[in-house]
Amino acid sequence: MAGIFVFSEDPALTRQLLTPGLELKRALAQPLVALTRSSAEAGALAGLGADRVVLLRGAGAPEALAPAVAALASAASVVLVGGTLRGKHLAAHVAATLGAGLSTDARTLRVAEGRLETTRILYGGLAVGEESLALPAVATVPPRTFPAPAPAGAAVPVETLDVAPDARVEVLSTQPAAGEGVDIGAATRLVAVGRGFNARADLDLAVDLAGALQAELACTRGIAEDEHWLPVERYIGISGQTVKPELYVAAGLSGQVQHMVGCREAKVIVAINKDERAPIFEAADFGIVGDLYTVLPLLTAALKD
Ligand SMILES: Cc1cc2nc3c(=O)[nH]c(=O)nc-3n(C[C@H](O)[C@H](O)[C@H](O)COP(=O)(O)OP(=O)(O)OC[C@H]3O[C@@H](n4cnc5c(N)ncnc54)[C@H](O)[C@@H]3O)c2cc1C
Repeated sequence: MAGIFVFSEDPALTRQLLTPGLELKRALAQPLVALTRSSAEAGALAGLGADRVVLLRGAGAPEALAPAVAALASAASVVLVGGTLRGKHLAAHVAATLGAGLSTDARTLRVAEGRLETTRILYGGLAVGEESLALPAVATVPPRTFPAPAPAGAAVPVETLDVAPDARVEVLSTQPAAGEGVDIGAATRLVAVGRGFNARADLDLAVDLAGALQAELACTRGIAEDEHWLPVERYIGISGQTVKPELYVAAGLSGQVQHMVGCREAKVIVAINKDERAPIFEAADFGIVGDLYTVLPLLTAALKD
């Protein structure tokens, strides 16, 4: 059937995809179909404005669902896929099967004159690229680009489709990834630390501030990958996490573009840096030029008062 299809292996991201999906549904006057592999999520999706919800039931990696997604969406106008690593593999497979163009990391999407037009951030945030694809088109959308839509009307019934596993791949075992399992992306307040800290133990200054703010701790790549002072799931940037918190306190980090691309959409950025020419001050809403070893304890004490 013709329509706009959305899929992600990440349930939260599937809900977010419904927001641009609903816009495209209005523009194209075609049904919106949500595909999910989460039975818990299928019910929630059914009440968010989709015309059909299909639960794909099958074992194996999410990308093994690509043939099933491509078959369901064989007459689609637009397929939106959550822009995770696995989602991008799946999107490429679906686009190749449909003979469709693929736009990755779309930040905005609209249909004009029978084409899908998207914008995406290029060169670590230094430029915005525009892409125009003939329909049918496939696009991946990064996590947290859109909020999930509000509940809309009566829930549609959930259909179930059993998907045969990929016979070429045998899953021998699965284990939880090592790490803290912290979801930085869900935090509304973050205190981010950079190489301005001289020693791992000094991060306690940021931990104290984060405690006073009820914030999570985040960091630059060097702190996670070079120093190994914090786990990699806490680093922000082009090769790390993308976040959209209400508050981003950046302490002792320079604000290089590769970092800022991951936090540029924070509502309020507060920077603490001893170098008044540090690039972070160009992005900051509030800046304190000063030594973090002096400023952080003062801020923490003031917040605790
Ligand atoms: C392909 C590529 C991908 C990358 N991806 C990422 C990424 O995803 N995320 C990321 O973070 N980086 C990434 N980087 C690295 C990035 O370019 C920067 O090098 C990095 O973000 C800088 O980290 P930093 O701010 O901690 O350190 P620095 O740039 O060294 O900055 C330290 C800052 O601390 C300040 N400072 C020092 N002492 C004090 C003090 N006592 N009080 C207050 N301020 C002080 C200094 O003035 C300086 O501004 C990438 C680089 C490349 C090439």
